[in-house]
Amino acid sequence: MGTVVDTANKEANGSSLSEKKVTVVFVLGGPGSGKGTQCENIVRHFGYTHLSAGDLLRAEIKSGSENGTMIQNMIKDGKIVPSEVTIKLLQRAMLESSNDKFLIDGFPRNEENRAVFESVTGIEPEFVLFLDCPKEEMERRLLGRNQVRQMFFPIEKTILLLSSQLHYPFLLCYVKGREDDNIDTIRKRFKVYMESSLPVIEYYNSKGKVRKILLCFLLQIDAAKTVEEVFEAVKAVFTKMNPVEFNIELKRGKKDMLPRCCTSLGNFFAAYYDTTISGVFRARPVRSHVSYDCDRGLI
Ligand SMILES: Nc1ncnc2c1ncn2[C@@H]1O[C@H](COP(=O)(O)OP(=O)(O)OP(=O)(O)O)[C@@H](O)[C@H]1O
Ligand SMILES: O=c1ccn([C@@H]2O[C@H](COP(=O)(O)O)[C@@H](O)[C@H]2O)c(=O)[nH]1
Repeated sequence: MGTVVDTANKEANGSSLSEKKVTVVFVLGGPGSGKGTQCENIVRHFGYTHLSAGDLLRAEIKSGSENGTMIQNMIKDGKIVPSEVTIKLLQRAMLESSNDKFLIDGFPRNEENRAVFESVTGIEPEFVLFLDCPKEEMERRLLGRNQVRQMFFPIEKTILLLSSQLHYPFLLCYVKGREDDNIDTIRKRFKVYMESSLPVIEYYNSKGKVRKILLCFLLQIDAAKTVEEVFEAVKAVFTKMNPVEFNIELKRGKKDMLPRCCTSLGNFFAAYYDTTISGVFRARPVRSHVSYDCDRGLI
């Protein structure tokens, strides 16, 4: 007998995800690190479809589904919704889309999410985009997110005024924005992120799949990067996504030779290398038209 997720895999249009070859990039980072904001930019520039696991869960609540109340309670408490529920929603969204490139934002949230997703769908991410942001900055952003809604959306602003001037506090429920953007739930979300989500990033890091973007300038106070500055770094990751990656064996076995070797190969290689494999270094071509003949340890 098939599981719930197996069924979801088949039901959207009679086909399954294993038949539809898809490229998946996981976009991970703490609550409020700017995942959704950067995903919008990636969609515009690189033609991906953005699937926010949180948005799919919120839509499921609104749809009146039988799982709605359970999901709502989990979100209110900052807890992780059971894997089969979230994976089913993600699978359905991928099958219903005509696109084959997906940014999965805010998932996997824990090791179980990751393992079940990989085994059920047979999909491994191309890479993981990790937005690394200090906690204080994330907290500021999350607390600011609802205020921005209230200040700039005219209908919400009017309701806010009415609620205070006419003493109709119940109207406030229309302008609250995300229910989990309050300090109590934010703290719970941070705890879950540290304890359950960071290990997923560490797992993919051990497989060389993490592309980390630092969201603050180092050694500077109040130095959060703007959306545009962050996107410059994100763009570089996506632009370099496709080049062939290959190993260059340094015959003399000295890692400090690599930048010079790269230069001697015509500046075709970024000075990026992976010293985890002794004596073997990985280099990425900077230009897409570079010939790959030198992929055989010629140095
Ligand atoms: N680089 C930035 N500088 C300042 N504010 C930002 C930046 N990036 C995003 N924001 C703002 O921070 C808030 C959170 O951003 P966003 O919703 O993209 O984060 P998220 O990681 O998707 O959040 P969540 O984990 O809650 O889904 C938003 O109000 C957004 O406008
Ligand atoms: O894979 C997921 C994604 C989200 N959740 C729950 O939703 C909220 C909000 O998520 P955002 O990514 O911030 O939109 C999160 O705190 C979890 O409660 C989930 O369970 N699984």
